[in-house]
Amino acid sequence: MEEVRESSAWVARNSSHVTIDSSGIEKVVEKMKESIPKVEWDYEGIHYFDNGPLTLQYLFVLDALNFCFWPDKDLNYDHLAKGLKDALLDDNSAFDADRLQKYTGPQLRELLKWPRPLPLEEERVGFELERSFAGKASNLVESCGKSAVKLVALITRHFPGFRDHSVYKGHQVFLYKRAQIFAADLWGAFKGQGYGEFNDIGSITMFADYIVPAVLQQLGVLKYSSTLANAIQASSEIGAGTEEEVELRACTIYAVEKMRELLSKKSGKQVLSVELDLWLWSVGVQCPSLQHHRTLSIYY
Ligand SMILES: Nc1nc2c(c(CN[C@H]3C=C[C@H](O)[C@@H]3O)cn2[C@@H]2O[C@H](COP(=O)(O)O)[C@@H](O)[C@H]2O)c(=O)[nH]1
Repeated sequence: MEEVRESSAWVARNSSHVTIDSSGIEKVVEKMKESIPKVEWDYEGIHYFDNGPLTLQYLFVLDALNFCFWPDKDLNYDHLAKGLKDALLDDNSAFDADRLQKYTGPQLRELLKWPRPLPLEEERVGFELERSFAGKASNLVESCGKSAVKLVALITRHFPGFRDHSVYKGHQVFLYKRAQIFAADLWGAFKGQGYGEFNDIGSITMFADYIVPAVLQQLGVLKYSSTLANAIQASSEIGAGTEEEVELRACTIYAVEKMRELLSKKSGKQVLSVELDLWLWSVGVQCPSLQHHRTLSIYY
């Protein structure tokens, strides 16, 4: 994921609204270095898992839909993960490719047993797995030869909804949140074995969502300009692709990379960005008062 690392670093160097406080990073790392908090994948017990290819189909559908829950204050990621799991337990052909192509927004809502329209509902239907992968997420994964980098490249090439990128001060910035989280979900679900074995899992960066930036700000790692801090505090919407939005996400990626480097150095152990991400995210979702930025986006 060199393009994600490099383009995020460029944003961090040229940033106008968000800064990374290296003393904040030092402090967090100092506290963590003795015992790096290990968060189990599926610690909430909300995901479908059967050790086979249907799990891949489930995770692919999950991460195709893993974005923008906040406009409905009662909706969150757990509803999606658990709703899709229950749908599959009810009917194990619910995610066959021919059916995936035909779901309408209201049908998806019904599948998840959600009583209201989902945010950006029509953006959540009609992706195509059939054409290139005979309808199976397992074919997609098997063709990557245990490389997470290849998997992300393949997904972003074939599925426009996963092409999470922006133009920032004239530069292309690649963030690839959902494509990377799919690789990480496989790795986590299969515990690094079988379908979850990747020789390059260390290449994956954190997944730039709207929870982790808010956690890093609380920890004193990210600092916002007063205008940006006020906008977040007031729950004002921050436009997709604006400087502020790209900086929030890219500086989060860069800051987690810096944390990982320092932590690996101080603890003498190889730390992965995905492990740091899962820990930071789990801290964030357990903090109901967390004020996060609000951007309507299909990417995260
Ligand atoms: N950086 C990062 N962002 C993540 C996740 C996950 C779920 N990962 C699962 C995988 C294994 C574990 O067992 C987790 O359950 C969701 N999100 C993002 O959070 C936001 C939703 O927030 P809220 O509305 O409060 O639920 C939304 O942007 C969503 O895309 C993660 O791991 N890392």
